[in-house]
Amino acid sequence: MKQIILSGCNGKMGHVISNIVAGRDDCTIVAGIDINTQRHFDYPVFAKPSDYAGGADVIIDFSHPSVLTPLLAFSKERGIPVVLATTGYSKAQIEEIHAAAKGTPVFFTANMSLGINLMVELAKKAAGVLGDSFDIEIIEKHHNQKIDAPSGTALMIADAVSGVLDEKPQYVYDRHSQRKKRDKNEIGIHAVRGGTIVGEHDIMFAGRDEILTISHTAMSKEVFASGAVNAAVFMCGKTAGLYNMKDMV
Ligand SMILES: NC(=O)C1=CN([C@@H]2O[C@H](COP(=O)(O)OP(=O)(O)OC[C@H]3O[C@@H](n4cnc5c(N)ncnc54)[C@H](O)[C@@H]3O)[C@@H](O)[C@H]2O)C=CC1
Ligand SMILES: O=C(O)C1=N[C@H](C(=O)O)C[C@H](O)C1
Repeated sequence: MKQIILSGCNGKMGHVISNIVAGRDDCTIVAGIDINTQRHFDYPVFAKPSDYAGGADVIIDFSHPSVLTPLLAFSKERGIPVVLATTGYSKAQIEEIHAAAKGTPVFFTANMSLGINLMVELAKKAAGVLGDSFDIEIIEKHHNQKIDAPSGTALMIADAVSGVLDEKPQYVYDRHSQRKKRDKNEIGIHAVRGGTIVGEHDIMFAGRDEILTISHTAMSKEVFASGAVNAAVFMCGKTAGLYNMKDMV
């Protein structure tokens, strides 16, 4: 039975994960971490990682970028692998994650669904074929409670596509702030927020008289939660390094 520490346990994803783990027989949550220390499940909740003195096999984090530094320090000090699912990290924080992974096992992805990870591969393939002559735009839609924009997934898709283009593209987020025609060497990234939309991502390749769109729709938060729990079980006992969905599937 793998023992999990759940960071962000009192958030939306924290609750979905707690319910999923309760129904599994290969893992259990031994502690939660959240600035809101209310107890909703049968594990204790601590305000910060260092307040928990017990052991565990793995940490899952769906919280806030401000938790990153203490969480990575806790993971390294206690020798516990960490699954980072939080989004909205700064460039410096992404570098911090890469540096930390040299000393502790870190699983990091902006999207825990299998479909999105296949979408990234399909988008890379499409960009390799169409990237020189088609315009690339990414549109993401999420619920009205989401803090960060654009989504971590939109940025992950953009970064993957950039890697296969001959020229490094410029990301354009605020098209309304400029009065000029679109440059060839751009990826437009657009965020929509409303209601309870779980998560939708489209990448559009617009050419002369034809458009190819690759779309993914998440229908429930369980998709991400199951992926994160599977990643956590996968990470138990791993050596230091940076892992992602490709390593797991
Ligand atoms: N990688 C993936 O597949 C997915 C990633 N996410 C990301 O996970 C994160 C959480 O999402 P939700 O659960 O929807 O958000 P939420 O706002 O419902 O939950 C966040 C939780 O973190 C806690 N928290 C905030 N600051 C904290 C701090 N300094 N110390 C300790 N706890 C703190 C809050 O009290 C809250 O309970 C977001 O960054 C979101 O984008 C969400 C879904 C899927
Ligand atoms: O905040 C969310 O809900 C989600 N966030 C992730 C992101 O920013 O990409 C993944 C998913 O789409 C849900």
